[in-house]
Amino acid sequence: MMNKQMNHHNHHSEYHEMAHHDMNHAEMSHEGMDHSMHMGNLKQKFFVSLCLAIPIIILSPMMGINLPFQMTFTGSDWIVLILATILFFYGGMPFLQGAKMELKGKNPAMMTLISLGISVAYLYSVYAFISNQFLQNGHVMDFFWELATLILIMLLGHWVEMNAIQNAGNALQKMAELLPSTATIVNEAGDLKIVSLQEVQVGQFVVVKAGEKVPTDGVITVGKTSINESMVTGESKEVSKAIADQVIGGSVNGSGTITVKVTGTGESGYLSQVMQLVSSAQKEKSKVESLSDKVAKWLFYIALSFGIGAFIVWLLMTKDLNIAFERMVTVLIIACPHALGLAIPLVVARSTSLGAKNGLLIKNRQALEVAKKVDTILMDKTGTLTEGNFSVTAIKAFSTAYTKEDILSYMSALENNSSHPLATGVLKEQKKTKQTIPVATDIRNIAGVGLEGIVAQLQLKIVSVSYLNKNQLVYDQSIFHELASKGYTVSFLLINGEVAGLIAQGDQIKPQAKKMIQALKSKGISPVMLTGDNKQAAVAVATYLGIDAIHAELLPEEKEQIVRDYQKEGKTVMMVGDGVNDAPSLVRADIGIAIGAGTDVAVESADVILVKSDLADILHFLSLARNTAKKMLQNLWWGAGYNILAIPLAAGVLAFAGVILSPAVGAILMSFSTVIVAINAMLLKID
Ligand SMILES: Nc1ncnc2c1ncn2[C@@H]1O[C@H](COP(=O)(O)OP(=O)(O)OP(=O)(O)O)[C@@H](O)[C@H]1O
Ligand SMILES: [Cu+]
Ligand SMILES: [Mg+2]
Repeated sequence: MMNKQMNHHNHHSEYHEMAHHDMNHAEMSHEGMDHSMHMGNLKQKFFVSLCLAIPIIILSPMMGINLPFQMTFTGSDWIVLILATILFFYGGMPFLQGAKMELKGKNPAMMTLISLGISVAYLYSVYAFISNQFLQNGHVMDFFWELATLILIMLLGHWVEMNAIQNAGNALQKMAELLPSTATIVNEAGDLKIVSLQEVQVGQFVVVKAGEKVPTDGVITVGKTSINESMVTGESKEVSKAIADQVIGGSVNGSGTITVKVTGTGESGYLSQVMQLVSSAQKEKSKVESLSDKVAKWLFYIALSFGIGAFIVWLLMTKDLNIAFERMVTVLIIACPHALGLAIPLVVARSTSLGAKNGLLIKNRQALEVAKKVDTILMDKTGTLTEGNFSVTAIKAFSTAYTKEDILSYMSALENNSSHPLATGVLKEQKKTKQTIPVATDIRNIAGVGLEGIVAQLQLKIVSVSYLNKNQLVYDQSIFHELASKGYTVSFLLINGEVAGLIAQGDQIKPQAKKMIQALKSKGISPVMLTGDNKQAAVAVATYLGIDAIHAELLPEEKEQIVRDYQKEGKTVMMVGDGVNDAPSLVRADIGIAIGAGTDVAVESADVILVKSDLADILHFLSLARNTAKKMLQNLWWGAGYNILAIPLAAGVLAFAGVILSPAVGAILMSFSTVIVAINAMLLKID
């Protein structure tokens, strides 16, 4: 629903209001419903419904059994009818609307099942009321008690689940605080200064490098780029932007470096966090149908066919419309998802909070359900298996026209505009020389290759070795192989199209990496390395870690293609990455996992974020997911499985043997399973 609203209100002044609003309000989309669905304020709905439900529960018997605290008096039937009617329309509305959406999409699921339950309970009870009050044909049992508790428990379940998602979102915000929450401002003289977001003022100019998050709302004054505004507008495609175009704080800059004149500040930073939070919650439903919805759909069809079947058979057998009607209603009431409605939300709530405590931010809870099928883990090298903390090990100049110092200085001029780990290494080296960095213009990021720009009227390009090979550019092979075989990453500098020099950089393998690879292998998950780096450097790292499958010198789209290739082979793929070049494959993979310290683009694209950037947390995630899936399955059995027996019995399948499930026994089964489901969810652990 945020999606829709954001499209309507495209002025940042209105963002502010919404941002505050939505943190407190329960307007979250729920799985099983269209994004544009309003759940309304669930917390408020729950408490108002509680006040309506208590008198109903006291004044009307549960499926005909009188509980000790219950009572009736003349006219109490009328009170129950009035309260129940208000409750049905007020408390039941989110579910009825949800069902409408599901049926429109020809995909009945949880909302439809709940709506069927409450509608049948309500309509039949009204019929019972009329019959008991005005027609003299014996007492007809009503289901007002069931109606009230069903609505209450469903509201509670959805509120709990929504809270779980919001808490995960808060953790996302916290994590975003750990990430650089700064902006680079630039003055008239062209000096760059990094300041915290709060210090940025309207009218100032900020530089946004490729892959960075746009810090504020503003207008582009220099450069052109493509920008992904999906977290703000919900439109998940890149939009090209050039001078005079508006950018929105919180969107993610694509491949160009731009300068932006700030038009909105302060809360736009906060706002972007909220937007991400909401959008990630919304993204949830997109991938696979959740287990609970599948069960709900089945239960819906089964209940409906058994209900109608029972009606027809009993009508033919007894020729008594009343008996046939009562059988049908009993079936539909017994199938009601009292426990099912809590079974999954409680597990999700427990699981996401456990995850957050252990440094796992689960943005898409489908990841928990899919994890047990994972048999292939694709891992990026730089920044994921290695620290991405480069230091320069060699600088070479290939002709006498330029010195090593020139190579370093020219490269720094470009790297000053990049957020790639390799850029940081070059700039560290440049700093030692105490020389000022020349100014570069027209900078463009070439994903998976490097970047280009103009410095002192020279056309400069920093590229990888595969770029040289692809374009048949001549370079000193022996120097390259000597450096690469040591595991170094080598970046070449082209000046006006000629290979002028190179810089080699070394990185350290993360200490936890080797153990994690072993653990994954012992779980039967095959590790594969995907890297944009050169083959030799990749082999060096992979051999040390014990990874047999390597794909090197990949462009971002090739990484994504490899994910698809594995999927085509029938593999379930988990992808772990940190860079801009990993983003497409993170989205494509069955589960995308981003390193928390990685680029914003990667973090946005992932289903799970390792907040502490600790690789061991991949194993924790798998363990949490396995236990969560187990709990979900158990809870589905406790919450819905008993219907396998209860529904046929309620339909009267064993009537010939004198066995008819009385509604009272059905009610006891139902409450019992609700309690079990709740306790079971709380017992979830990571081991
Ligand atoms: N900013 C940059 N500075 C220098 N070289 C770069 C830069 N960006 C890319 N390159 C070159 O392009 C290659 C591929 O870069 P890419 O970002 O796709 O992968 P990577 O970060 O090296 O490795 P991985 O895919 O394992 O993270 C690098 O190895 C490097 O040679
Ligand atoms: Cu129920
Ligand atoms: Mg990387």
